[in-house]
Amino acid sequence: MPYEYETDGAAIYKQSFATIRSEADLTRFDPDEEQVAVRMIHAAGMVGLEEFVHFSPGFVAAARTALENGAPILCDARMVSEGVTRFRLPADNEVICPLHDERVRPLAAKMGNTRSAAALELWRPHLEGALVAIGNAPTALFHLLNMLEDPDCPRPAAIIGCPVGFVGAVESKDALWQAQPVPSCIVQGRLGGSAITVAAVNAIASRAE
Ligand SMILES: C/C1=C2N=C(/C=C3N=C(/C(C)=C4\N[C@@](C)([C@@H]5N=C1[C@](C)(CCC(=O)O)[C@H]5CC(=O)O)[C@@](C)(CC(=O)O)[C@@H]4CCC(=O)O)[C@@](C)(CC(=O)O)[C@@H]\3CCC(=O)O)C(C)(C)[C@@H]/2CCC(=O)O
Repeated sequence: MPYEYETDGAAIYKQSFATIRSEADLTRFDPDEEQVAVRMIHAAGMVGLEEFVHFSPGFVAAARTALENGAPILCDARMVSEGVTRFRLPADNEVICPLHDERVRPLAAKMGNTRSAAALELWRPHLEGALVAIGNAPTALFHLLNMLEDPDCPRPAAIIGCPVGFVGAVESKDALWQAQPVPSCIVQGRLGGSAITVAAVNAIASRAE
C-alpha cells in the first residue's frame, strides 16, 4: 500500500477538533457556543470562520431546549436535512424539508419566487417552536423574515441562518441579525452553506463533544 493515512474515524475527529481548538480564536464564545462554532469550522475546513460566526444571546439554549422538547427541525434544502445525524437527536425529532414536495413548484410560480422560498409556506403548520436551519437559499431566509413580520405567524424557537453565495446571502443574514425575531446564529458575509449549517444542528443536538 503506497499511501499511509489515518483510518480510525474517531481518531480523525479527535485530531481535527484538537487542531481547530489550537488554531482558532474561540475566546469570545461561551462553552456552548464554542462547541457549535468548532463543529461549523470543522465542516468548512476553515480556521478563521469563527470571525464571522455570531450567536444571539441564549441561542444555543433556546435551540437545544426546543430539540429536547421534541421540536421539529425545518430545513431549506435536502442537503441540510440529509446531514442531520439522527442518532444525536434527543427526542427522535422530525426533520422536515418540503422543497421537493409536488406543491412547491406551482406555488413558486404563483408567488413569483424561488422554490426555496415557496417551500416555507409548507413549514407553517410545523413552525411554532421549531428549530429552523437555512443553509442554502437566501430567498428562503428573506421569505421567513417576511412571514415573521406578521404577528399571527407561528414563531420558531431559534433560527440558524447561514445561506451562502453572492446574491442575497449577505443581505438576508444582515436582515436576520438586525431583526432578531427569535434567537439566531449567522455566518456573516458570503460564507455559509448546507454543511456548515447542518454541523451547527448536529452540535446543538449533542450535549458534549
Ligand atoms: C440561486 C441558488 C443558489 N444555490 C446555491 C448553491 C448551491 N445550490 C446547490 C443545489 C444542489 C441546490 N440549490 C437550489 C436550492 C437552488 N439554488 C439556488 C436557487 C435557484 C434559488 C435559491 C435562492 O437564491 O435563494 C434554488 C432553486 C429554487 O428555486 O429555490 C436547488 C433546489 C436547485 C435544484 O437542484 O433544484 C438545490 C438544492 C437541492 C436540495 O438539497 O434539496 C449546490 C450544490 C450547487 C450546484 O448544484 O451546483 C450549492 C450548494 C451550496 C450549499 O452549501 O448548500 C447558492 C450559491 C446558495 C445560490 C444562491 C445565492 C447566489 O449567490 O447565487
